[in-house]
Formats: sequence, structure tokens, C-alpha cells
Amino acid sequence: MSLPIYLIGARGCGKTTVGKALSQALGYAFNDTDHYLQLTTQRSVAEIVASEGWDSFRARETESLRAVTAPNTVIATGGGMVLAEVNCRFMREHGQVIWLNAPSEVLADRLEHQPEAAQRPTLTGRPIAEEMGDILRERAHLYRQTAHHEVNAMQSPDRVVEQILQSLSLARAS
Ligand SMILES: Nc1ncnc2c1ncn2[C@@H]1O[C@H](COP(=O)(O)OP(=O)(O)O)[C@@H](O)[C@H]1O
Ligand SMILES: O=C(O)C1=C[C@@H](OP(=O)(O)O)[C@@H](O)[C@H](O)C1
Ligand SMILES: [Mg+2]
Repeated sequence: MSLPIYLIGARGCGKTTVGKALSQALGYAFNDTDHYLQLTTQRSVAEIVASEGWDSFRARETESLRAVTAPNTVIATGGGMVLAEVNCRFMREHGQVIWLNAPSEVLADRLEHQPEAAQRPTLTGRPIAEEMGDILRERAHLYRQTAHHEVNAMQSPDRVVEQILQSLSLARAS
């Protein structure tokens, strides 16, 4: 039995995409806190936020994190998971935490091409390039503090998977 692997990072860094590929490479299960919420509430992130507000979404997110945590599982978290200290502590205590890091310009470019508005309602009401800059300034230290390993997310998803596998086996060897 192996500890779960949590992927953290800002919107668009590839947690969901890379998480699925990593789970296949390891023969692990895959889960995503936003998908779990969507399945259990039958509502999208945007619908939950519109009807209940961000605070309620954040409380549900904390519950989802606990619900999806299981051995031999790769867990893609939502970009704001690190905003609650209790979530950061939980992830560090229960598994290996990987930060997929990329500059805000790269993230904004990906999200402009694939906005997925139901998954990513605006956080600030500002244009996406400005919003991603603001969000990274606010959260980068939280991602850094929470992660056991940081991986460059500007590479292809396959390369990102390779780098994660490398950091995990190096960690196991030491
Ligand atoms: N390493 C990557 N290189 C290029 N595009 C990527 C990469 N990872 C993800 N993407 C693209 O970026 C968008 C957001 O990816 P997603 O996995 O949903 O990110 P997150 O879950 O971190 O918000 C998608 O359109 C996806 O295809
Ligand atoms: O950064 C954030 O605060 C959020 C990121 C989203 O997940 P992704 O990072 O998977 O897009 C989703 O949880 C919600 O829209 C809030
Ligand atoms: Mg995602």
C-alpha cells in the first residue's frame, strides 16, 4: 500500500491532465476533488459558487479532500485547496504533495484557449492574465510551503509525469 499523491498548483497548471497520466503510469486510481464535488452534488463549480458563494465551495472542497483520500491514488486538487491551512496540513500528513509550477503568463494562455467556465468561474472579476498574476502572487508561498516536491509544469504532460516519478523515487531512495 502506498500513500496518496496530491497534485497542487494554480488553475491551468495541469493537475487534472497530469494526474490522470500519472495514475496510469503508476497503476493507481485517479480522483479529482472538483470531479468528486460535481458527482456528489450534481452541480458544476460555477453553479455551487453562484448559489452558495465561495466560502461554501471552500468548505465543500475540504470535505472532498478527505473523501477522496485513499492509498494508491493520485489526487488532483482544485487550485485553491491550499487556501485553508487545515487542507495543507492534511495533505502533508497523509501523502506526498507535488506542486506543478508554471508562470502566470503560461497559465493564462492555456486558460484563454480552454476556459472551461463551468469549472473556473472568475475569482477576481479581472481579465484572466491579470487574475492569474494576482493569484500566483497570493498563493505561490502556500504551494511552495505545502509541497514535498516542485515540478516544472511548462513541459509536456508526459515529461511532467516523468519528473514526478523521478522526484518520488529519489525521495524514496534517500
Ligand atoms: N503540460 C501541459 N502542457 C500544455 N497544456 C497543458 C498541460 N497540462 C495541461 N494543459 C492544458 O491546460 C488546460 C488546463 O489543464 P488542467 O489539467 O485542467 O489544469 P488544472 O486541473 O491544473 O486546472 C487544459 O486545456 C489542458 O489540456
Ligand atoms: O484556483 C481556484 O481557486 C479554483 C480552481 C479550480 O480548479 P482547477 O485548478 O483544477 O482549475 C476550481 O477548484 C475552482 O474553480 C477554484
Ligand atoms: Mg483541475
